[in-house]
Amino acid sequence: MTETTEPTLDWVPDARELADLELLLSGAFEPLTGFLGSADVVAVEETGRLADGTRWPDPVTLTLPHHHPVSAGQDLTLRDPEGAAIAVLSVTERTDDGLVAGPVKSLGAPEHGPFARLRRSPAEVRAELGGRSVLAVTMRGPLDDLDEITATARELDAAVLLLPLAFGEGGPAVVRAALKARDRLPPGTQVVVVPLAPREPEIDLELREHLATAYGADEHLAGPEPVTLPGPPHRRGLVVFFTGLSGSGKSTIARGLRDALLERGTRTVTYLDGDVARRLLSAGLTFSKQDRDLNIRRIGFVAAEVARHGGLAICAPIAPYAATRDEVRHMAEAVGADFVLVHVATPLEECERRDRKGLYAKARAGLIPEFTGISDPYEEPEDADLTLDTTGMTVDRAVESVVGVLNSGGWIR
Ligand SMILES: Nc1ncnc2c1ncn2[C@@H]1O[C@H](COP(=O)(O)OS(=O)(=O)O)[C@@H](OP(=O)(O)O)[C@H]1O
Ligand SMILES: Nc1ncnc2c1ncn2[C@@H]1O[C@H](COP(=O)(O)OP(=O)(O)O)[C@@H](O)[C@H]1O
Repeated sequence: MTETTEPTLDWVPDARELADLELLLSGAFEPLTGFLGSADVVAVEETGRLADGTRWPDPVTLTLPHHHPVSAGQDLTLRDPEGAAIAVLSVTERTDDGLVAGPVKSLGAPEHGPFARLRRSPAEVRAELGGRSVLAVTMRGPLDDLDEITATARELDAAVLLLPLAFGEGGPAVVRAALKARDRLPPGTQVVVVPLAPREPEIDLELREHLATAYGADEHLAGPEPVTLPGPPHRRGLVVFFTGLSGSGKSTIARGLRDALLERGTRTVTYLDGDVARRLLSAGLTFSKQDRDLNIRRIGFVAAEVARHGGLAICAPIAPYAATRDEVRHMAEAVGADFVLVHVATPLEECERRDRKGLYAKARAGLIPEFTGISDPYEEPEDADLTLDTTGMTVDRAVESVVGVLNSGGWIR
């Protein structure tokens, strides 16, 4: 057995890039064979055509952070978030702004996820339809006019091919809508799932036309845009995120909020205590910027999972960096939940005067390095939904203010 000693270069693209990768690999994005380089990106943006003049509406790109070591001439293994190797990208260009371009080759990873069995390549579908004329219907939500589809199919003597464009949280619902519609359309109607992430409307429509053609369609109908009605706030997931200096009052108010919510009994509540997070989730992490960021991302990940299922998660870490707090906001929003930021803005002097755990005295004496507010930064939020200076304020009053924000936002009743 031979073993390779060369380190493999790999990368986990984000959800949109992975969806594009799947379409590149299946041939649905033909004539593209890989992620676009700078010449093609400029040409597409300026003319709606690739550098060689072929019509193509959208810059399909992959971006890597600057610190990633891959360079032109090397192979990059692209993995899904669970670590499965999906494809190899032969890098032909790496630009200053992070684009990594080149052709991709499938590593034959088995498809998984909901409705994986309904994802088929254009070549397979074309072969199966064997030269029949095809009416393709792309859809991002329920179809409102099945009679029109049936009539058009009859007129063209065409087989109907439903292409649900499934991406993100709402993806499975679009596929279910397609399967439901299939039962009411002419016999032989097929459903093939296509993971096309949404774009601006005009680009989205042009890409749908490309996809329909790749799947062998003679005619294409674009289904109506879905009307998304998010549930009322009191049914949506919510992350209430406290941030502030050590001793500012985050845990005290967070616990008070948890108890107030449990007394009302109208929402399920998970309190992710900062100390518990440090002891379990983030055991072994230090207070370096890197470790603090990782700690916050882990807390954010758990909170977003709670919120994904409609729960209310309360977190109360220092979270000194604005960009990392913003990441947590996006994690919550990505699962259809809301995010409320409470800045417990008790000034350093008051926190230090309280010095509940004697840590400030130790930090001043130089015994604790990188102590927030003393020898480490705290970036004041500019996007807080509530700012509370607890100096001279009772705990009950502080908790009431947070409850007030949740009430007026409709998150609790
Ligand atoms: N160097 C340094 N800086 C700040 N805080 C320190 C440090 N070392 C230990 N502690 C104690 O750890 C608690 C903060 O942990 P967090 O997980 O909330 O911090 S962070 O969000 O990851 O920055 C914080 O607890 P709270 O007082 O509850 O905020 C401190 O007691
Ligand atoms: N209005 C208030 N809200 C929260 N804490 C307060 C308030 N007034 C005084 N305190 C006291 O301040 C301290 C805050 O500690 P803690 O909640 O552990 O802060 P943090 O979690 O931000 O480190 C507690 O001893 C608490 O009793």
